[in-house]
Amino acid sequence: MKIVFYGAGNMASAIFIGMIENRVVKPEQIYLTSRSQQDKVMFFKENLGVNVSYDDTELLDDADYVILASKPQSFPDVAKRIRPYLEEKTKIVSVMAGTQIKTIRRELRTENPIARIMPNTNAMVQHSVSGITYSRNFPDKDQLVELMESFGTTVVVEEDVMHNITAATGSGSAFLYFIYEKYAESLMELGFSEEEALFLTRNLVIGAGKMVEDSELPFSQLRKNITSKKGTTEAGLNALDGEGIKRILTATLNAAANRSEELSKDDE
Ligand SMILES: NC(=O)C1=CN([C@@H]2O[C@H](COP(=O)(O)OP(=O)(O)OC[C@H]3O[C@@H](n4cnc5c(N)ncnc54)[C@H](O)[C@@H]3O)[C@@H](O)[C@H]2O)C=CC1
Ligand SMILES: O=C(O)[C@@H]1CCC=N1
Repeated sequence: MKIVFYGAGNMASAIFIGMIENRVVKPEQIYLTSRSQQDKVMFFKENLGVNVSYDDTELLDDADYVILASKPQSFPDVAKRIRPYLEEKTKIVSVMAGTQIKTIRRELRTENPIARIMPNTNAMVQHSVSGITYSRNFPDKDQLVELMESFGTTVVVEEDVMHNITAATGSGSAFLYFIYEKYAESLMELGFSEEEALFLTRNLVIGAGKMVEDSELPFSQLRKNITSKKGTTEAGLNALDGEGIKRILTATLNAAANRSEELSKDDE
């Protein structure tokens, strides 16, 4: 199998590192190309043993999958590189937020099978939750799912649901990291030093993550197990609820999903 990544940034590297760590593909089956960050790309070549090339003829020769992993705004340039050399057998897989299958088809001027996937950078530790949507003519869906399950779990959705998946899990980890950042800052306001605040937050998050992983209990029960009647947790939770935590999160997710829709309209 030959898998070619156009773009070797944060998302692409999380995917190919996840795939290689899980031994679902060998490093020599992976080809990288980029526009910027050439040092980083050479680092991957030297440390992982993947191939690097800037020659589109070589890259696209007999490729099984081309992964579109640039920013949506760079896609017209990427398409220009790919278009002349794309072979009929090559399946196209896009990770770009908001770029629709019909746009990819139009820019590449191809009838080749296309899938869109929306992973997240937790792929690097094999814990991405990835949405997938396919063009009607996509063959071997199981093979793509198997590749993707090497770096996490998958959900197959209709294309219009990808906006919400992008918000929920594509961007989702960033929302959680932001909450952890603010938690640490608030600990500093309580009087902890920066180092202490980061240490406490980091270990709190790791512990809570492991509880979520290991326990069969729903989030609500995990919360209730900590909350004593008229105790400290109840006091804190009442304040959190009073500040409108649910409203804040709903606004966050709506803003991200709306931006995905906007991106999909930019290219119409
Ligand atoms: N970072 C994330 O958590 C996620 C990102 N995505 C999507 O993944 C895509 C990439 O995002 P990041 O990896 O964060 O961006 P990045 O900026 O880290 O990487 C972009 C890559 O595209 C390459 N590139 C740009 N123009 C090119 C060209 N003409 N030919 C070849 N390569 C070219 C750059 O050299 C770079 O390696 C975006 O479309 C984004 O919507 C999707 C899910 C999550
Ligand atoms: O911020 C973005 O647009 C990309 C898509 C999901 C995560 N990062």
